Amino acid sequence: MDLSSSSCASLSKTYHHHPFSLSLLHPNSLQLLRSHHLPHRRTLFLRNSPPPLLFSRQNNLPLTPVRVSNQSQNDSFVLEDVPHLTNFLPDLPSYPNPLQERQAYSIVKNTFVSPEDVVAQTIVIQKDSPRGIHFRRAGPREKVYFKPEEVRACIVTCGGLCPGINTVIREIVCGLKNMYGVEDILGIEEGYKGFYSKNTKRLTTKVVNDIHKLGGTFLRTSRGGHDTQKIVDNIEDRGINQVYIIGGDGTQKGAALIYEEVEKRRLQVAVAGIPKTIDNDIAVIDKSFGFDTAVEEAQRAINAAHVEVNSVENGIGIVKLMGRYSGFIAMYATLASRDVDCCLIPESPFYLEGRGGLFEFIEQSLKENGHLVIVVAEGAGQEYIASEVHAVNEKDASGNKLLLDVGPWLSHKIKDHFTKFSKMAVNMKYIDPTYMIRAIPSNASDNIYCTLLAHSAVHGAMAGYSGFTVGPVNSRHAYLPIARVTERPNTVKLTDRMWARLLESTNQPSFVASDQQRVDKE
Ligand SMILES: Nc1ncnc2c1ncn2[C@@H]1O[C@H](COP(=O)(O)OP(=O)(O)O)[C@@H](O)[C@H]1O
Ligand SMILES: O=P(O)(O)OC[C@H]1O[C@](O)(COP(=O)(O)O)[C@@H](O)[C@@H]1O
Ligand SMILES: [Mg+2]
Repeated sequence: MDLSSSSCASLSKTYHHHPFSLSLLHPNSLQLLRSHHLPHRRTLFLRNSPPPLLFSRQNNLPLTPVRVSNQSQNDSFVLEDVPHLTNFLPDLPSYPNPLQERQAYSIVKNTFVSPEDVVAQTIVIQKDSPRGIHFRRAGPREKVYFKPEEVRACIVTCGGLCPGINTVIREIVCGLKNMYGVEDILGIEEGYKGFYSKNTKRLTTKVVNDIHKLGGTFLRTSRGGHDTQKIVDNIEDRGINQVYIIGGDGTQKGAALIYEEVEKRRLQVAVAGIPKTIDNDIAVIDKSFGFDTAVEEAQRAINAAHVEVNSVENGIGIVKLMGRYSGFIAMYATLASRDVDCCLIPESPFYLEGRGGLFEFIEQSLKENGHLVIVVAEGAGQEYIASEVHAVNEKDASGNKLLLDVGPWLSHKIKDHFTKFSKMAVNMKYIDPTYMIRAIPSNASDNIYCTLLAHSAVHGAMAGYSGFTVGPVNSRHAYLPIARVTERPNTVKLTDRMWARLLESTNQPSFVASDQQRVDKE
């Protein structure tokens, strides 16, 4: 490890203006370590007070934790921090948070979140395990870095639809107005490209009052069209100083680029991401908003399939649900329904013919029960289909691969098999509720979840954080480095108990040879 006192001094200066860092980073207690494995990353290792704090960060950019070998395991503590405007605008003045004057908050015991509050990423630990990764707890701070009357905020929604987007929009507007007295709020229409190709829409509490009862996005959305320079030019030209960006992994990557440019230009602009995706494929956070609503709506399609196949001879119901790379909707809808006999997801490759294959399972189920219901996620079996059809590699405007349609392919294969190779005449009922499960308003619990997300984003932006995203980690809302939620998608882990619960409830084949299972486990 390479120790450098000059870098140490400059780092302690950089952190001096940071409210959280002030209380923890004392220049005398710092040792700057350079990791052998990540030479470009700087790691701060503190020894001032027990328990010592391990803290890694690459300037203001999101970071990867680095483990220090000379540290006793159970002392190590990693904070994956988010950038703050004072990192590059050290003289930025702060003001008392106006929230303390609000009547609604006057009886709250702790109006403000302590700057030292953190949320642990792993809560199930053993006595001797390391303390592990933590994130900054979301919530209102004692000091804000914006005067409410000087805030000009904007909201943009990008990517596919998801139940609850309108609730998030509504609650950002109402949160800014009611908690902080901010009135100047603009809606950017039709996603990122709206920054430079559309007029803005004035958002007031009155305008957004009823939008949470509607599906879709009040601001409309789009894929593609992310041009960082044009977007930040527009932010500057319009005098916007808070940007709320609602969208999935692609959108959050775009938000990180916007923040980088804001920092490069040294603009006092808070960039806050609110993660959105129906697929629940965003890493770190407990789950994405709208997911529960979608799973609930999927029950209606599964129920219809079950009613249909239960009423005929050898009925096979197939329900196709969303889930590009992650089978969460299919898995949870299956587990919730109990009427599903087989669930196919992208993470678990399946095969049709031979021992342990889908055809064998279908035949057995028809003989035993007279009907069956299959739920298939849209991303399931893509390689299988591609090996059989001449597929052109197409992408959408955002660069997402366009999927081959597994639903009709599977229906056709099953029908064909039973017509040609079995004496059973099957009765196929295919249901594709794809857009129906995401084009609806959010349910009650998603509405509350959306409110917390929106308020966390507002508190974070007012407190001067920028280039962060929000979300619940082990049920507590936290500020997360954007790269942490975009570096890899969240997928169903076949080795987790939840998938085992599903296999047990459907009794379907696992499509994995037992020696492979053993290797995966090891
Ligand atoms: N790697 C990226 N860098 C910058 N912008 C991106 C990136 N990926 C996607 N975007 C932009 O984010 C927006 C939404 O992305 P998309 O993948 O369609 O949906 P989602 O955000 O839900 O994943 C689009 O405007 C797209 O141009
Ligand atoms: O047809 P569209 O609108 O492009 O959306 C389809 C895709 O959107 C998704 O719901 C995911 O969307 P996001 O990338 O916006 O999260 C996928 O499940 C689906 O493949
Ligand atoms: Mg996406």
